[in-house]
Amino acid sequence: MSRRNVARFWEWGRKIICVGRNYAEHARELKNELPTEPVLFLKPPTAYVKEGSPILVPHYSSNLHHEVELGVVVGKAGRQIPQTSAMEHVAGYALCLDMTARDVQDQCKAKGLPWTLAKAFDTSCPVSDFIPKERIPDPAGVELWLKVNSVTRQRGSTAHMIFSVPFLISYISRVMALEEGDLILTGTPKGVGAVHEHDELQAGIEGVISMTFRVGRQAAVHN
Ligand SMILES: O=C(O)/C=C/C(=O)CC(=O)C(=O)O
Ligand SMILES: [Mg+2]
Repeated sequence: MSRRNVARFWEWGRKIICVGRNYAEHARELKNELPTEPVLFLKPPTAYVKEGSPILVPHYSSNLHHEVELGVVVGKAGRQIPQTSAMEHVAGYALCLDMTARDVQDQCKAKGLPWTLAKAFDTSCPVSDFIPKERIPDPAGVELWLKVNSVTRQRGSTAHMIFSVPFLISYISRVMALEEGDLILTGTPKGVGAVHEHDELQAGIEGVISMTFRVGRQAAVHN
């Protein structure tokens, strides 16, 4: 482990690799076919936001969605990692939100364009504090939940992931090198929906951690 503290992974400026459509019921609720391979996209480190700062609706969106996800924090670099040793590369976990400008994503999909505007804007990746690996003995046995203004919107178990955490680590490391401090977002269960300015989001991993965020709005841009 390096002298930098991976428990503050969001300060490292490393990759945020996101997996999409990894839960069948979520793929179906957005009318997508089930993937035969993981769907990957990236967020920049400027997407991170921590409790105490607001999630900002991008100035070009009027339909920002919440997606609660289990994040995997990489603790050991690697390329072409076999599934059998994939968990040796995990330092720990984080509770994450993959905030998504759904209206913009729908436009990108219709035009066959990448999802960058919809997924990679500043504050699109709210994260909890670091959760040491020992606190989650099995990443396939985690219950995720999310409430908006105290009303439950999402509740789902990571047991229902299509592609497991070891499979995802192995698959991603055959596309790009994994580095210490990288974060992998593993996809969202069903129940995604809109949030608006002034809403309060609470999310949790049952029995492990919870976090609260307020929603604000980016100032409109005038050229
Ligand atoms: O294909 C779509 O319409 C939307 C897909 C996503 O936003 C994928 C995810 O980010 C996810 O499943 O967590
Ligand atoms: Mg997602």
